[in-house]
Amino acid sequence: MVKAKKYVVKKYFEGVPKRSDFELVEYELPPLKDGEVLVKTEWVSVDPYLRAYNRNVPVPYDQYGFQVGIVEQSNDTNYPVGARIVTHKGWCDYTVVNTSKVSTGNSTEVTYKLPDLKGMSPSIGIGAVGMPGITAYFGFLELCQPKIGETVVVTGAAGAVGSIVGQIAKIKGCKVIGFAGSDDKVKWLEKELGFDKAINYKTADVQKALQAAAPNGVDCYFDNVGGEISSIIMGQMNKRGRVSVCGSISAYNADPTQIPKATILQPSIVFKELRIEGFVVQRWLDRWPEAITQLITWIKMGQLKPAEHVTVGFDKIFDAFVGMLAGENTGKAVVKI
Ligand SMILES: NC(=O)C1=CN([C@@H]2O[C@H](COP(=O)(O)OP(=O)(O)OC[C@H]3O[C@@H](n4cnc5c(N)ncnc54)[C@H](OP(=O)(O)O)[C@@H]3O)[C@@H](O)[C@H]2O)C=CC1
Ligand SMILES: CCCCCCCCC/C=C/C=O
Repeated sequence: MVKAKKYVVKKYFEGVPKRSDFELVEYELPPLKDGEVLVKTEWVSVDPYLRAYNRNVPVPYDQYGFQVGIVEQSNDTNYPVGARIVTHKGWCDYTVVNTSKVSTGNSTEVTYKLPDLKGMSPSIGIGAVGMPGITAYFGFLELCQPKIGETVVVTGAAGAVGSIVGQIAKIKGCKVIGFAGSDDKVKWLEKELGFDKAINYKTADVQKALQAAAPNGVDCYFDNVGGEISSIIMGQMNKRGRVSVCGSISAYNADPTQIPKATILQPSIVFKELRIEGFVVQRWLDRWPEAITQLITWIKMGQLKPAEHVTVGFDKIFDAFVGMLAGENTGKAVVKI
């Protein structure tokens, strides 16, 4: 018998999630059936959608999320002991995975072999070459359709998705402007990731700073945060500009009845003929391998930096989660178990 631990969400979040919204449950895993493997968790991902999707299922629920683990016992020759696996089993230290469902993918399960990361940390498999990197790849390239020389703006620029979007935009020959929440992040984006300009949205006059950084207007906007900053950016877009709406983290912890009204955008949308499209990364589930292969190649060629913010310890997953929501991370927030 294997003893396992997991985080269970027992109360819906109100505002910033609280530790008391979770219960740490210890239990015994049942013996493996045919086609099942026992996975020891190595890396856990903490992501904004764990906050945004909180009310999508009844409580209590096991805190789902992406993780990378190593097979410790196996009833499937495709997944021998020692193989690494990406699952959506979330915040637990051990889990049993039914490999007969592998690579099918439905609304709650995504399970696949950790790709060959060519010597890089397995944690990259839930970051730059996992769901967030894939989000950046398809969400930016498919919806923004960037062209060489165009000006791209990304909010949440120093985070898991935004930092990859900005770097892909540079690879595609664009001018890249990023918004992030601290001077250190701004410096990092310009000095380490090669952004043409980064702006601290907490201290700058966003309207003026963007006009100065993009005097010829904005062609593509990758929106990670929503709210008034997005209205300001869309107001400075060029004719036939493209907006990829990825997320709205500025409001995830807000009371839905108290969210401020946005500046009216219809004149910009109409007269600049903007194309604004939202997406969820599962849309391209059958093409995830294409993104993974390209992202690994770019990293190995030195064109893409897979930055991470690592927290250590199973007991620290909650702290890493609320820390990420508060902007403590630069790059992908992951927890080493
Ligand atoms: N549509 C899809 O399929 C997917 C959407 N997403 C979305 O992409 C976005 C980025 O996710 P991800 O890269 O994983 O997370 P990040 O790694 O970017 O972490 C979250 C970041 O959000 C920023 N933030 C927090 N509060 C605010 C605020 N009020 N205003 C502006 N920024 C804020 C913080 O950075 P800072 O210091 O700059 O404030 C923080 O570091 C989220 O909106 C998420 O929901 C993610 C994956 C898939
Ligand atoms: C198919 C089950 C896996 C779930 C994938 C999670 C996708 C995150 C989408 C995020 C949206 C907003 O943050």
